[in-house]
Amino acid sequence: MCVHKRSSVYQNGDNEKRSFRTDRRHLERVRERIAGHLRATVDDAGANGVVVGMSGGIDSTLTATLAVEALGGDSVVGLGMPVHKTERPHAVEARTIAEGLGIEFHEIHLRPLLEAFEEAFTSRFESPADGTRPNERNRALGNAVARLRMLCAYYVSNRQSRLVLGTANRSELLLGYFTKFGDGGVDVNPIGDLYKTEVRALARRVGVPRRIVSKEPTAGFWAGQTDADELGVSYERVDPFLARVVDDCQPIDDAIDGLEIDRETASDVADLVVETAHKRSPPPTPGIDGRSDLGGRFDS
Ligand SMILES: NC(=O)c1ccc[n+]([C@@H]2O[C@H](COP(=O)([O-])OP(=O)(O)OC[C@H]3O[C@@H](n4cnc5c(N)ncnc54)[C@H](O)[C@@H]3O)[C@@H](O)[C@H]2O)c1
Ligand SMILES: Nc1ncnc2c1ncn2[C@@H]1O[C@H](COP(=O)(O)O)[C@@H](O)[C@H]1O
Ligand SMILES: O=P(O)(O)OP(=O)(O)O
Repeated sequence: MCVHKRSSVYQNGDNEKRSFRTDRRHLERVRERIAGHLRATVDDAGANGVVVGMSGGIDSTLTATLAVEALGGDSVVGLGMPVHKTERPHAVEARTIAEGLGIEFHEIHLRPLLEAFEEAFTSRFESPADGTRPNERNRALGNAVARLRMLCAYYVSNRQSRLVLGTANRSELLLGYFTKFGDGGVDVNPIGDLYKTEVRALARRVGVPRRIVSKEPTAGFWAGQTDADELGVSYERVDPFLARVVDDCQPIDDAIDGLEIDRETASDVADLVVETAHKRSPPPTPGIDGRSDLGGRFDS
């Protein structure tokens, strides 16, 4: 599981006192680094700008804000893609944010697309078990909605030569808490190196409204769904554990020392990181004649 060593995210040296760095200087460095990386990625691709799905949540609001800082408002297009009536306040929020950022914004209602998809296709896969396991059906439908959003974003990308911005943070990426080829189907993840705890600090720093920073994170697949309920642990509790176990390569028993996470939850989280590795890598090939390297890098 352990990927690499990194300890610069911490303020102090020992486990007990360490916390994520949220001081102004550090956050400004992170902000510049994200902007520089995004500019270089768009330049290298020869793209005209970026397109981003805006839900009214903290991750997409921060991502759109940083994109405007990096590229200018003229180079960013926001898409509001609500599917349920209950999303209305968040859709209004997304539009208000886009207006404040001065970016082009389009709202597309996905309900008709979803209904057509259900009628034409998913109805064939209904089963008697759906009644007893409604969340399984809801998850499949929620993932389908995430993929419809990806479809819309790539249409804009193709038509206007834009890169599709992902909004995933490091906590979500490590936990596999995203839809494969849905909200995970993107060209670049500007805030993908930041744990959710750090996302909150940076969002406050760049002026994301407090009501958005303090919203309960949710994938919105069903009414009342929250990340914390589904994952079984809040980001405040899981982030320091993830940083220790993944970034610092600490064994689980050492990593939980002094944290508010019990051994069982920690072990479940570690399993999730391992089990979702497939979501973070390109689809494997059998490697016939050593051909699993798909190129893209050449010696000059
Ligand atoms: N950021 C968010 O808040 C957000 C957004 C979208 C989804 N989510 C959450 O993410 C989850 C998405 O659901 P999911 O993970 O069941 O669906 P998924 O479609 O993202 O991933 C499951 C699919 O991955 C493939 N797969 C599974 N194991 C594999 C393996 N070992 N090797 C290769 N491929 C494999 C299979 O095709 C499987 O159907 C849900 O819990 C949802 O709530 C969160
Ligand atoms: N209603 C939405 N409109 C536009 N984009 C959306 C919407 N809901 C989700 N998204 C995009 O997907 C990611 C992940 O969503 P979660 O709400 O965290 O599941 C979000 O940041 C948007 O880019
Ligand atoms: O991805 P978002 O913007 O919807 O944020 P959250 O995951 O906190 O709901």
